[in-house]
Amino acid sequence: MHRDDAYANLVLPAILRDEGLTGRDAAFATELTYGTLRHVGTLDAILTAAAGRDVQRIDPPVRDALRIGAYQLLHTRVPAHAAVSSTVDLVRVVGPSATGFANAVLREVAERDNDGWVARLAPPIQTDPIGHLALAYSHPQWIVRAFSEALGGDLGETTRLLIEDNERPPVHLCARPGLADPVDLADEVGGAPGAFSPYAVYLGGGAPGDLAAVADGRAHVQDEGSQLVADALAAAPLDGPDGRWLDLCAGPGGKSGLLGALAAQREARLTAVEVAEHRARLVGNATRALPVTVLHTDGRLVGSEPKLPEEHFDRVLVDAPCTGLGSLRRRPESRWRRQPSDLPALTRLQRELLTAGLRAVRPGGVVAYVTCSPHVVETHVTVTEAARRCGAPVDFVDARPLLPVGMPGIGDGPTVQLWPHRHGTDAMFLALLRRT
Ligand SMILES: C[S@@+](CC[C@H](N)C(=O)[O-])C[C@H]1O[C@@H](n2cnc3c(N)ncnc32)[C@H](O)[C@@H]1O
Repeated sequence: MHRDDAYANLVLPAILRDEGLTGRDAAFATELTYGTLRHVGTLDAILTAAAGRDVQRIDPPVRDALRIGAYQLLHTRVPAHAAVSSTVDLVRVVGPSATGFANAVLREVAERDNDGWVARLAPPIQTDPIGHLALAYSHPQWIVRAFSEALGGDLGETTRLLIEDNERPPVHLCARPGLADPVDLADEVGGAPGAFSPYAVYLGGGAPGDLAAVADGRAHVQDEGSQLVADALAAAPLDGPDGRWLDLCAGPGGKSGLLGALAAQREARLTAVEVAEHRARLVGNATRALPVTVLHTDGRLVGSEPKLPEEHFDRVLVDAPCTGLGSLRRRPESRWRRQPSDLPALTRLQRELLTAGLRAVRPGGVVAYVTCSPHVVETHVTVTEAARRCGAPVDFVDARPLLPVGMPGIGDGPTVQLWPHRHGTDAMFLALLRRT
Protein backbone atom coordinates (compact mmCIF):
# COMPACT_ATOMS: atom_id res chain seq x y z
CA MET A 1 0.00 0.00 0.00
CA HIS A 2 2.67 2.49 1.02
CA ARG A 3 5.04 1.49 -1.75
CA ASP A 4 2.54 1.55 -4.60
CA ASP A 5 0.03 4.14 -3.35
CA ALA A 6 -2.61 1.43 -3.70
CA TYR A 7 -6.11 1.40 -2.20
CA ALA A 8 -6.77 -1.15 0.55
CA ASN A 9 -10.33 -1.93 -0.55
CA LEU A 10 -9.08 -2.77 -4.05
CA VAL A 11 -5.83 -4.57 -3.23
CA LEU A 12 -6.71 -6.55 -0.11
CA PRO A 13 -9.43 -8.85 -1.51
CA ALA A 14 -7.04 -10.06 -4.25
CA ILE A 15 -4.25 -10.71 -1.72
CA LEU A 16 -6.62 -12.65 0.55
CA ARG A 17 -7.71 -14.74 -2.42
CA ASP A 18 -4.12 -15.39 -3.56
CA GLU A 19 -3.12 -16.41 -0.02
CA GLY A 20 -6.19 -18.64 0.35
CA LEU A 21 -7.40 -16.78 3.44
CA THR A 22 -11.10 -17.10 4.22
CA GLY A 23 -13.51 -16.77 7.17
CA ARG A 24 -12.00 -15.64 10.46
CA ASP A 25 -8.45 -15.49 9.08
CA ALA A 26 -9.57 -13.16 6.28
CA ALA A 27 -11.54 -11.03 8.76
CA PHE A 28 -8.50 -10.75 11.06
CA ALA A 29 -6.15 -9.85 8.18
CA THR A 30 -8.65 -7.22 7.07
CA GLU A 31 -8.92 -5.75 10.55
CA LEU A 32 -5.13 -5.58 10.89
CA THR A 33 -4.78 -3.89 7.50
CA TYR A 34 -7.58 -1.36 7.85
CA GLY A 35 -6.89 -0.68 11.52
CA THR A 36 -3.16 -0.15 11.01
CA LEU A 37 -3.80 2.19 8.07
CA ARG A 38 -6.30 4.27 10.05
CA HIS A 39 -4.16 4.50 13.18
CA VAL A 40 -0.80 4.93 11.48
CA GLY A 41 -0.39 8.58 12.58
CA THR A 42 -0.66 7.70 16.27
CA LEU A 43 1.24 4.42 15.85
CA ASP A 44 4.16 6.26 14.24
CA ALA A 45 4.35 8.75 17.11
CA ILE A 46 4.38 5.85 19.59
CA LEU A 47 6.98 3.87 17.60
CA THR A 48 9.19 6.98 17.34
CA ALA A 49 9.11 7.34 21.13
CA ALA A 50 9.61 3.61 21.74
CA ALA A 51 12.47 3.30 19.21
CA GLY A 52 14.18 6.52 20.29
CA ARG A 53 14.46 7.54 16.65
CA ASP A 54 12.20 8.93 13.97
CA VAL A 55 10.07 6.13 12.56
CA GLN A 56 10.67 7.54 9.08
CA ARG A 57 14.31 6.45 9.38
CA ILE A 58 13.43 2.79 9.90
CA ASP A 59 13.68 0.50 6.86
CA PRO A 60 10.13 0.60 5.29
CA PRO A 61 9.33 -3.16 5.43
CA VAL A 62 10.49 -3.33 9.08
CA ARG A 63 8.58 -0.13 9.83
CA ASP A 64 5.36 -1.59 8.40
CA ALA A 65 5.81 -4.78 10.42
CA LEU A 66 6.29 -2.68 13.57
CA ARG A 67 3.14 -0.70 12.79
CA ILE A 68 1.11 -3.92 12.50
CA GLY A 69 2.68 -5.23 15.70
CA ALA A 70 1.97 -2.01 17.60
CA TYR A 71 -1.62 -2.01 16.28
CA GLN A 72 -2.10 -5.53 17.63
CA LEU A 73 -0.65 -4.57 21.00
CA LEU A 74 -2.70 -1.40 21.44
CA HIS A 75 -5.99 -2.09 19.64
CA THR A 76 -6.69 -5.84 19.63
CA ARG A 77 -7.13 -8.60 22.19
CA VAL A 78 -4.17 -10.56 20.81
CA PRO A 79 -1.97 -11.43 23.86
CA ALA A 80 1.14 -9.24 23.97
CA HIS A 81 3.60 -12.15 23.74
CA ALA A 82 1.81 -13.46 20.62
CA ALA A 83 1.75 -10.01 18.98
CA VAL A 84 5.47 -9.51 19.66
CA SER A 85 6.59 -12.97 18.54
CA SER A 86 4.48 -12.99 15.34
CA THR A 87 5.81 -9.55 14.43
CA VAL A 88 9.41 -10.58 15.11
CA ASP A 89 8.80 -13.65 12.91
CA LEU A 90 7.62 -11.30 10.17
CA VAL A 91 10.67 -9.05 10.59
CA ARG A 92 12.86 -12.18 10.30
CA VAL A 93 11.49 -12.46 6.72
CA VAL A 94 11.49 -8.80 5.63
CA GLY A 95 14.59 -7.49 7.51
CA PRO A 96 16.49 -10.29 9.27
CA SER A 97 19.14 -8.01 10.78
CA ALA A 98 16.45 -6.02 12.63
CA THR A 99 14.85 -8.80 14.73
CA GLY A 100 16.54 -7.72 18.00
CA PHE A 101 15.58 -4.10 17.35
CA ALA A 102 11.94 -5.01 16.56
CA ASN A 103 11.71 -7.15 19.70
CA ALA A 104 13.02 -4.31 21.89
CA VAL A 105 10.76 -1.66 20.31
CA LEU A 106 7.61 -3.76 20.66
CA ARG A 107 8.39 -4.64 24.27
CA GLU A 108 8.67 -0.93 24.95
CA VAL A 109 5.35 -0.27 23.14
CA ALA A 110 3.71 -2.96 25.30
CA GLU A 111 4.70 -1.08 28.47
CA ARG A 112 1.60 1.15 28.12
CA ASP A 113 -1.86 0.88 26.64
CA ASN A 114 -3.06 3.28 23.95
CA ASP A 115 -4.48 5.78 26.48
CA GLY A 116 -1.20 5.73 28.37
CA TRP A 117 0.75 6.54 25.21
CA VAL A 118 -1.67 9.32 24.23
CA ALA A 119 -1.37 10.82 27.72
CA ARG A 120 2.40 10.76 27.38
CA LEU A 121 2.75 12.00 23.79
CA ALA A 122 -0.22 14.22 22.88
CA PRO A 123 -0.01 17.97 23.58
CA PRO A 124 -2.42 19.16 26.30
CA ILE A 125 -5.98 19.58 25.04
CA GLN A 126 -6.26 22.92 26.88
CA THR A 127 -3.40 24.60 25.02
CA ASP A 128 -3.41 22.70 21.70
CA PRO A 129 -6.80 21.03 21.17
CA ILE A 130 -6.27 20.34 17.48
CA GLY A 131 -2.82 18.81 18.05
CA HIS A 132 -4.20 16.74 20.92
CA LEU A 133 -7.16 15.34 18.97
CA ALA A 134 -5.00 14.70 15.88
CA LEU A 135 -2.60 12.54 17.87
CA ALA A 136 -5.23 10.89 20.05
CA TYR A 137 -7.48 9.88 17.14
CA SER A 138 -4.95 9.53 14.34
CA HIS A 139 -5.99 12.22 11.85
CA PRO A 140 -3.79 14.87 10.18
CA GLN A 141 -4.11 18.21 11.98
CA TRP A 142 -5.46 20.08 8.94
CA ILE A 143 -8.37 17.61 8.73
CA VAL A 144 -9.17 17.93 12.46
CA ARG A 145 -9.13 21.73 12.02
CA ALA A 146 -11.48 21.51 9.01
CA PHE A 147 -13.91 19.22 10.89
CA SER A 148 -13.86 21.43 13.95
CA GLU A 149 -14.59 24.51 11.83
CA ALA A 150 -17.50 22.77 10.05
CA LEU A 151 -18.86 21.72 13.48
CA GLY A 152 -18.78 25.30 14.78
CA GLY A 153 -15.70 24.70 16.94
CA ASP A 154 -17.41 22.08 19.11
CA LEU A 155 -14.53 19.88 20.27
CA GLY A 156 -16.81 17.26 21.85
CA GLU A 157 -18.57 16.68 18.55
CA THR A 158 -15.31 16.82 16.64
CA THR A 159 -14.03 14.05 18.92
CA ARG A 160 -17.12 11.92 18.27
CA LEU A 161 -16.62 12.35 14.53
CA LEU A 162 -12.94 11.34 14.73
CA ILE A 163 -13.89 8.24 16.75
CA GLU A 164 -16.52 7.32 14.15
CA ASP A 165 -13.95 7.71 11.36
CA ASN A 166 -11.90 4.97 13.00
CA GLU A 167 -14.77 2.47 12.89
CA ARG A 168 -15.53 0.17 9.99
CA PRO A 169 -18.91 1.30 8.57
CA PRO A 170 -21.66 -1.09 7.48
CA VAL A 171 -22.31 -1.48 3.75
CA HIS A 172 -25.49 0.31 2.63
CA LEU A 173 -27.56 -0.84 -0.31
CA CYS A 174 -30.02 1.23 -2.31
CA ALA A 175 -33.17 -0.70 -3.22
CA ARG A 176 -33.96 0.92 -6.55
CA PRO A 177 -37.42 2.51 -6.51
CA GLY A 178 -39.83 0.61 -8.71
CA LEU A 179 -37.43 -2.36 -8.89
CA ALA A 180 -37.03 -3.51 -5.28
CA ASP A 181 -38.80 -3.00 -1.97
CA PRO A 182 -36.33 -2.27 0.87
CA VAL A 183 -38.16 -4.48 3.40
CA ASP A 184 -38.14 -7.43 0.97
CA LEU A 185 -34.54 -6.73 0.03
CA ALA A 186 -33.52 -6.61 3.71
CA ASP A 187 -35.13 -10.08 4.14
CA GLU A 188 -33.43 -11.39 1.02
CA VAL A 189 -29.91 -10.27 2.02
CA GLY A 190 -30.23 -10.75 5.79
CA GLY A 191 -29.97 -7.02 6.43
CA ALA A 192 -32.16 -4.29 7.95
CA PRO A 193 -34.05 -1.37 6.39
CA GLY A 194 -32.20 1.95 6.79
CA ALA A 195 -33.03 4.56 9.40
CA PHE A 196 -33.54 7.51 7.05
CA SER A 197 -33.52 6.85 3.31
CA PRO A 198 -36.70 5.18 1.99
CA TYR A 199 -34.47 3.02 -0.24
CA ALA A 200 -31.70 2.07 2.22
CA VAL A 201 -30.85 -1.41 3.45
CA TYR A 202 -27.98 -2.00 5.90
CA LEU A 203 -26.12 -5.15 4.97
CA GLY A 204 -25.31 -7.39 7.93
CA GLY A 205 -22.17 -8.91 6.44
CA GLY A 206 -20.81 -10.66 3.37
CA ALA A 207 -19.65 -9.29 0.05
CA PRO A 208 -22.22 -7.09 -1.73
CA GLY A 209 -20.78 -8.17 -5.08
CA ASP A 210 -22.12 -11.68 -4.41
CA LEU A 211 -25.75 -10.54 -4.05
CA ALA A 212 -28.25 -11.50 -6.75
CA ALA A 213 -30.12 -8.19 -6.26
CA VAL A 214 -26.95 -6.23 -7.10
CA ALA A 215 -26.07 -8.51 -10.03
CA ASP A 216 -29.51 -8.15 -11.61
CA GLY A 217 -29.80 -4.37 -11.14
CA ARG A 218 -32.54 -4.24 -8.46
CA ALA A 219 -30.11 -2.67 -5.99
CA HIS A 220 -26.70 -1.05 -5.82
CA VAL A 221 -24.17 -0.30 -3.11
CA GLN A 222 -24.56 3.31 -1.97
CA ASP A 223 -24.10 5.20 1.27
CA GLU A 224 -27.44 6.23 2.76
CA GLY A 225 -26.41 9.90 2.75
CA SER A 226 -25.79 9.75 -1.01
CA GLN A 227 -29.28 8.34 -1.45
CA LEU A 228 -30.79 11.16 0.62
CA VAL A 229 -29.18 14.00 -1.33
CA ALA A 230 -30.11 12.51 -4.73
CA ASP A 231 -33.66 11.94 -3.48
CA ALA A 232 -33.87 15.55 -2.23
CA LEU A 233 -33.05 16.82 -5.72
CA ALA A 234 -35.77 14.60 -7.22
CA ALA A 235 -38.28 15.81 -4.56
CA ALA A 236 -37.59 19.57 -4.89
CA PRO A 237 -40.81 21.38 -5.91
CA LEU A 238 -40.84 22.50 -9.53
CA ASP A 239 -43.28 24.45 -11.70
CA GLY A 240 -43.56 23.50 -15.37
CA PRO A 241 -41.93 20.65 -17.28
CA ASP A 242 -39.97 18.00 -15.40
CA GLY A 243 -38.67 15.58 -18.01
CA ARG A 244 -35.02 16.57 -18.48
CA TRP A 245 -32.61 15.66 -15.71
CA LEU A 246 -28.83 16.08 -15.76
CA ASP A 247 -26.05 14.52 -13.64
CA LEU A 248 -22.95 16.55 -14.46
CA CYS A 249 -20.38 14.43 -12.52
CA ALA A 250 -21.79 10.94 -12.80
CA GLY A 251 -18.98 8.39 -12.39
CA PRO A 252 -19.09 5.68 -11.12
CA GLY A 253 -22.88 6.01 -11.29
CA GLY A 254 -24.37 5.56 -7.81
CA LYS A 255 -26.55 8.67 -7.89
CA SER A 256 -27.29 8.19 -11.61
CA GLY A 257 -28.59 4.71 -10.72
CA LEU A 258 -31.02 6.12 -8.15
CA LEU A 259 -32.00 9.17 -10.24
CA GLY A 260 -32.43 6.94 -13.32
CA ALA A 261 -34.81 4.65 -11.40
CA LEU A 262 -36.79 7.69 -10.14
CA ALA A 263 -36.81 9.18 -13.66
CA ALA A 264 -38.26 5.91 -15.00
CA GLN A 265 -41.20 6.24 -12.59
CA ARG A 266 -41.82 9.84 -13.67
CA GLU A 267 -41.31 9.55 -17.42
CA ALA A 268 -38.21 11.72 -17.23
CA ARG A 269 -34.82 11.09 -18.85
CA LEU A 270 -31.40 11.55 -17.24
CA THR A 271 -28.29 12.70 -19.08
CA ALA A 272 -25.25 11.43 -17.13
CA VAL A 273 -21.97 13.24 -17.89
CA GLU A 274 -18.55 11.87 -16.93
CA VAL A 275 -15.14 13.10 -18.09
CA ALA A 276 -13.09 9.95 -17.32
CA GLU A 277 -13.62 7.25 -19.94
CA HIS A 278 -13.45 4.21 -17.65
CA ARG A 279 -15.80 5.90 -15.16
CA ALA A 280 -18.23 6.76 -17.98
CA ARG A 281 -18.28 3.03 -18.77
CA LEU A 282 -19.09 2.30 -15.12
CA VAL A 283 -22.00 4.76 -15.33
CA GLY A 284 -23.24 2.87 -18.41
CA ASN A 285 -23.13 -0.43 -16.47
CA ALA A 286 -24.83 1.10 -13.43
CA THR A 287 -27.73 2.54 -15.44
CA ARG A 288 -28.41 -0.29 -17.88
CA ALA A 289 -32.17 -0.64 -18.55
CA LEU A 290 -32.86 2.80 -17.06
CA PRO A 291 -33.82 5.96 -19.03
CA VAL A 292 -30.27 7.32 -18.89
CA THR A 293 -28.03 8.65 -21.67
CA VAL A 294 -24.33 8.55 -20.75
CA LEU A 295 -22.17 11.32 -22.19
CA HIS A 296 -18.40 10.96 -22.02
CA THR A 297 -17.37 14.62 -21.97
CA ASP A 298 -16.32 17.52 -19.75
CA GLY A 299 -19.26 18.89 -17.78
CA ARG A 300 -17.88 22.39 -18.08
CA LEU A 301 -18.75 22.35 -21.79
CA VAL A 302 -22.36 23.37 -21.13
CA GLY A 303 -23.29 25.75 -23.95
CA SER A 304 -20.63 24.50 -26.39
CA GLU A 305 -21.35 20.73 -26.41
CA PRO A 306 -24.58 20.33 -28.46
CA LYS A 307 -25.99 17.73 -26.06
CA LEU A 308 -25.51 20.11 -23.12
CA PRO A 309 -27.46 23.23 -24.12
CA GLU A 310 -27.88 26.17 -21.76
CA GLU A 311 -31.18 26.71 -19.90
CA HIS A 312 -32.37 23.26 -20.97
CA PHE A 313 -32.61 20.95 -17.93
CA ASP A 314 -35.26 20.87 -15.19
CA ARG A 315 -33.15 19.21 -12.49
CA VAL A 316 -29.34 19.19 -12.36
CA LEU A 317 -27.00 17.35 -10.00
CA VAL A 318 -23.43 18.62 -9.54
CA ASP A 319 -21.83 15.93 -7.34
CA ALA A 320 -18.44 17.55 -7.58
CA PRO A 321 -15.00 15.94 -7.22
CA CYS A 322 -13.81 16.76 -3.67
CA THR A 323 -11.32 15.78 -0.98
CA GLY A 324 -13.65 13.02 0.23
CA LEU A 325 -13.08 14.01 3.87
CA GLY A 326 -16.66 12.96 4.56
CA SER A 327 -16.02 9.30 3.77
CA LEU A 328 -12.74 8.61 5.58
CA ARG A 329 -14.41 5.64 7.30
CA ARG A 330 -14.65 3.84 3.98
CA ARG A 331 -11.11 4.52 2.76
CA PRO A 332 -8.64 3.96 5.59
CA GLU A 333 -5.58 5.32 3.80
CA SER A 334 -7.12 8.44 2.27
CA ARG A 335 -6.67 10.75 5.27
CA TRP A 336 -2.88 10.42 4.86
CA ARG A 337 -2.89 10.86 1.06
CA ARG A 338 -4.97 14.02 0.87
CA GLN A 339 -3.12 17.32 1.39
CA PRO A 340 -4.36 20.87 2.00
CA SER A 341 -2.53 21.75 -1.22
CA ASP A 342 -5.20 19.69 -3.08
CA LEU A 343 -7.81 22.31 -2.21
CA PRO A 344 -7.13 25.19 -4.63
CA ALA A 345 -7.38 23.04 -7.79
CA LEU A 346 -10.38 21.13 -6.47
CA THR A 347 -12.34 24.19 -5.38
CA ARG A 348 -11.70 25.85 -8.71
CA LEU A 349 -13.05 22.77 -10.54
CA GLN A 350 -16.03 22.65 -8.16
CA ARG A 351 -16.82 26.31 -8.88
CA GLU A 352 -16.53 25.78 -12.64
CA LEU A 353 -18.75 22.69 -12.59
CA LEU A 354 -21.40 24.34 -10.40
CA THR A 355 -21.35 27.42 -12.65
CA ALA A 356 -21.85 25.10 -15.65
CA GLY A 357 -24.74 23.40 -13.81
CA LEU A 358 -26.35 26.78 -13.17
CA ARG A 359 -26.05 27.60 -16.88
CA ALA A 360 -27.55 24.22 -17.87
CA VAL A 361 -30.70 24.58 -15.77
CA ARG A 362 -33.78 26.37 -17.13
CA PRO A 363 -35.22 29.36 -15.26
CA GLY A 364 -37.36 27.87 -12.48
CA GLY A 365 -35.31 24.64 -12.49
CA VAL A 366 -33.23 23.32 -9.57
CA VAL A 367 -29.53 22.54 -9.17
CA ALA A 368 -28.22 20.35 -6.33
CA TYR A 369 -24.58 20.91 -5.39
CA VAL A 370 -23.24 17.93 -3.43
CA THR A 371 -19.89 16.98 -1.91
CA CYS A 372 -18.81 14.08 0.27
CA SER A 373 -16.75 16.56 2.23
CA PRO A 374 -17.82 18.91 5.03
CA HIS A 375 -14.80 21.23 4.46
CA VAL A 376 -16.32 24.74 4.41
CA VAL A 377 -14.07 25.78 1.52
CA GLU A 378 -15.58 22.99 -0.61
CA THR A 379 -19.13 23.57 0.61
CA HIS A 380 -20.30 27.06 1.62
CA VAL A 381 -17.44 28.98 0.00
CA THR A 382 -17.76 27.16 -3.34
CA VAL A 383 -21.53 27.58 -3.46
CA THR A 384 -21.47 31.27 -2.54
CA GLU A 385 -18.72 32.02 -5.06
CA ALA A 386 -20.34 30.08 -7.92
CA ALA A 387 -23.75 31.69 -7.28
CA ARG A 388 -22.09 35.13 -7.32
CA ARG A 389 -20.06 34.51 -10.48
CA CYS A 390 -22.49 32.52 -12.65
CA GLY A 391 -24.04 35.65 -14.16
CA ALA A 392 -27.63 34.42 -13.68
CA PRO A 393 -30.02 35.13 -10.82
CA VAL A 394 -30.22 32.22 -8.34
CA ASP A 395 -31.96 31.67 -5.00
CA PHE A 396 -31.23 29.11 -2.31
CA VAL A 397 -33.98 26.55 -1.77
CA ASP A 398 -34.30 25.32 1.83
CA ALA A 399 -33.15 21.70 1.49
CA ARG A 400 -34.18 20.62 5.00
CA PRO A 401 -37.87 19.88 4.24
CA LEU A 402 -36.69 17.58 1.43
CA LEU A 403 -34.92 15.30 3.91
CA PRO A 404 -36.95 12.74 5.91
CA VAL A 405 -39.37 14.30 8.43
CA GLY A 406 -37.78 14.66 11.84
CA MET A 407 -34.25 13.82 10.73
CA PRO A 408 -32.20 15.47 13.49
CA GLY A 409 -29.02 17.52 13.30
CA ILE A 410 -28.96 18.41 9.60
CA GLY A 411 -28.07 22.08 10.14
CA ASP A 412 -29.84 25.44 10.26
CA GLY A 413 -30.57 25.57 6.52
CA PRO A 414 -30.92 26.39 3.75
CA THR A 415 -28.12 23.87 3.10
CA VAL A 416 -27.90 20.43 4.73
CA GLN A 417 -24.86 18.73 6.25
CA LEU A 418 -24.98 15.04 7.19
CA TRP A 419 -22.46 13.44 9.57
CA PRO A 420 -21.18 9.92 10.29
CA HIS A 421 -21.41 10.42 14.07
CA ARG A 422 -24.93 11.90 13.92
CA HIS A 423 -26.58 9.94 11.13
CA GLY A 424 -24.35 6.96 10.36
CA THR A 425 -23.94 8.32 6.82
CA ASP A 426 -20.97 9.83 5.03
CA ALA A 427 -20.61 13.58 5.68
CA MET A 428 -22.59 14.65 2.60
CA PHE A 429 -23.23 18.34 1.97
CA LEU A 430 -26.23 19.50 -0.07
CA ALA A 431 -27.10 22.96 -1.37
CA LEU A 432 -30.16 23.46 -3.59
CA LEU A 433 -30.24 26.46 -5.91
CA ARG A 434 -33.07 27.63 -8.13
CA ARG A 435 -32.54 29.66 -11.31
CA THR A 436 -34.99 32.55 -11.10
C1 LIG B 1 -17.74 12.68 -6.50
S1 LIG B 1 -17.55 11.84 -7.99
C2 LIG B 1 -19.23 11.58 -8.47
C3 LIG B 1 -19.88 10.40 -7.81
C4 LIG B 1 -21.16 9.98 -8.52
N1 LIG B 1 -22.10 11.08 -8.65
C5 LIG B 1 -21.85 8.81 -7.84
O1 LIG B 1 -22.79 9.03 -7.06
O2 LIG B 1 -21.43 7.66 -8.08
C6 LIG B 1 -17.05 13.07 -9.11
C7 LIG B 1 -16.91 12.60 -10.54
O3 LIG B 1 -16.73 13.75 -11.37
C8 LIG B 1 -15.88 13.40 -12.43
N2 LIG B 1 -15.37 14.65 -13.02
C9 LIG B 1 -14.28 15.36 -12.68
N3 LIG B 1 -14.15 16.44 -13.45
C10 LIG B 1 -15.20 16.42 -14.32
C11 LIG B 1 -15.60 17.26 -15.38
N4 LIG B 1 -14.90 18.35 -15.69
N5 LIG B 1 -16.71 16.93 -16.06
C12 LIG B 1 -17.42 15.81 -15.74
N6 LIG B 1 -17.06 14.97 -14.76
C13 LIG B 1 -15.97 15.28 -14.05
C14 LIG B 1 -14.85 12.52 -11.77
O4 LIG B 1 -14.17 11.73 -12.73
C15 LIG B 1 -15.71 11.70 -10.81
O5 LIG B 1 -16.13 10.54 -11.44
